Amino acid sequence: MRKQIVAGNWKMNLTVTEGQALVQQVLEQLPELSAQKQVIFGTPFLHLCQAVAQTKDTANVGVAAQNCHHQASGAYTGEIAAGMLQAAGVQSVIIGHSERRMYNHEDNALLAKKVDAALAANLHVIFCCGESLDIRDADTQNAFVEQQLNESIFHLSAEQMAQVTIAYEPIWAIGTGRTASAAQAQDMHAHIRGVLAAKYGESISQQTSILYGGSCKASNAVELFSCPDVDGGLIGGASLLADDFLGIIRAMVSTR
Ligand SMILES: O=C[C@H](O)COP(=O)(O)O
Repeated sequence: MRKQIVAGNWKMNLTVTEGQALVQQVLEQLPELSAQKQVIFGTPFLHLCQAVAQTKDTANVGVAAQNCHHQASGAYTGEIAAGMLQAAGVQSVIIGHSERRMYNHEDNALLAKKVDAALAANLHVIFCCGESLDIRDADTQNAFVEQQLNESIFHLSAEQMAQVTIAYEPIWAIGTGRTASAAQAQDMHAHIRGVLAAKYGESISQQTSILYGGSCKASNAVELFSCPDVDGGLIGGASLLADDFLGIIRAMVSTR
């Protein structure tokens, strides 16, 4: 059975001291996680070493960066390479978040290079995809998401795909309080799984975790995570308070 994952994405929030306290509170009240359930803290770069030190002795809990550069090293002032993350004990990196696509002009071709850089450094990739409201209103979201996957991750080998988690995040649901309905999430996740099956075969398709992101909170997480193709969530705002995040983690533990 594929993994269920609840990954927090703190975005550009919290000081290191605040982040340290949040991780501590979550770990203190963390429910028991079976090997098929995973919790990830996606922190700003500055927090990563602290979060790695705090979580290193807790099974099935890991740390993700929110970005990495597409080159392994070089004269790229202000950037962080995937190898640096790996050497610091970080296990995963979020690539292709819609906020980076929008504010940092990251397109599918650049994201493909970032995915390659992350996998070359033995990082697990949480690859984000998802459509804008215009695309949803035009009912072309399936083709749009399929193109994102095609152009950024479908050059990978089957072996590499085993190191990728997909996060479907409809842009119109991010930070808006307007969650995709469980049916909308399930429809898209089933579509993504179908596309994966066509490209990589049934086994890889069934093994790949597909997370939902966009105004997911404790009150709707059980319904979302009960969908057969929704394998957890990538959580923004509700990952910033221990009680909210723990509520979503409990939802994961209570489903499947
Ligand atoms: O990466 C997380 C997503 O952007 C969701 O953010 P949100 O939970 O604040 O809507």
